[in-house]
Amino acid sequence: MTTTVRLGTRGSTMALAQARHIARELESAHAGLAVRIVPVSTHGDRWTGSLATAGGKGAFTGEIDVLLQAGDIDLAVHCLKDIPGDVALPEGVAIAAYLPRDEPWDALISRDGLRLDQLARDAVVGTSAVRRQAQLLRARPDLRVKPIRGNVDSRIARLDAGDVDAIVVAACGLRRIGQEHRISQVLPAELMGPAVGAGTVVVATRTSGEAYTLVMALDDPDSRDAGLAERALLHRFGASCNSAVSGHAGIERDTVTLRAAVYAPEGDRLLTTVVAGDRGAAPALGRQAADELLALGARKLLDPYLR
Ligand SMILES: NCc1[nH]cc(CCC(=O)O)c1CC(=O)O
Repeated sequence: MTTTVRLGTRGSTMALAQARHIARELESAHAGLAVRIVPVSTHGDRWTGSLATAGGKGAFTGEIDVLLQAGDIDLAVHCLKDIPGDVALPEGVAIAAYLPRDEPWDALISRDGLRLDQLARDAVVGTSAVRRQAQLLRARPDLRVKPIRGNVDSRIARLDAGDVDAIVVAACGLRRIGQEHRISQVLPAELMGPAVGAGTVVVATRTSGEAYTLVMALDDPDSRDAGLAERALLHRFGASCNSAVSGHAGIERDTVTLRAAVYAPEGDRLLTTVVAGDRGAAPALGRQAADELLALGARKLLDPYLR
């Protein structure tokens, strides 16, 4: 007997690649299971203006989770990074699996393959992420940052069209769409602290029902604990993926080490902290890191009205 489950995903090349990967993993974990991919166009995908005004946080993931809650689809695949820190999943919906994490680092793609320190004076770098802008300007105050939005393919097209001299995009996102050969430099954490949740794909389902149990087979505990620590940090700030916050949790045996930072958008100030503790207390570690940064004055950097 075949059971069919419907997997909702955004329609971008990267989202579809992730969805196909998860469909394959599920079908090989459960004999007799068929996964049907249902592309969903979200408000965030259709919006062409600035990300800061894209109809609020969670423009990408929230609409899909509502379909999940309503029973129109059975699974939703998200980049953990795209799930806002200040919004809970809808009632009755939860993350059933954190997939093993891919590399969380950002990559520079530049014309002529130049590294960040080789870019011409005043070169124009395309990004709409304040976290990336702040760290670019911190390393290279002479650079000019130009907001560009859209999926990874369209950002590469803007570079190729000569609109910008370089772009910063997630390294794993490039690998997922087979564009890793375009990478000029993978930016190390010291140069570009990664986004909270970067590199982790998660699968959400309704908590009641068959899909939740089926998907739990894909859960990776290291990825889950790192994700819980990083997300708790963002949640404490009430911050979204477009905040100038970086956070990365590493897991070694039973210990989680979380490195976090908050940046002034112009890159002229930053606050950092490192906390470590038992992996059973991952969310508490995230909150602890946030509280340490708040005690150092993070609120002032995060809130444009306070700066
Ligand atoms: N905001 C879009 C987005 N959401 C997740 C990723 C990368 C993939 C991941 O971190 O899982 C990207 C692309 C990018 O930031 O360049």
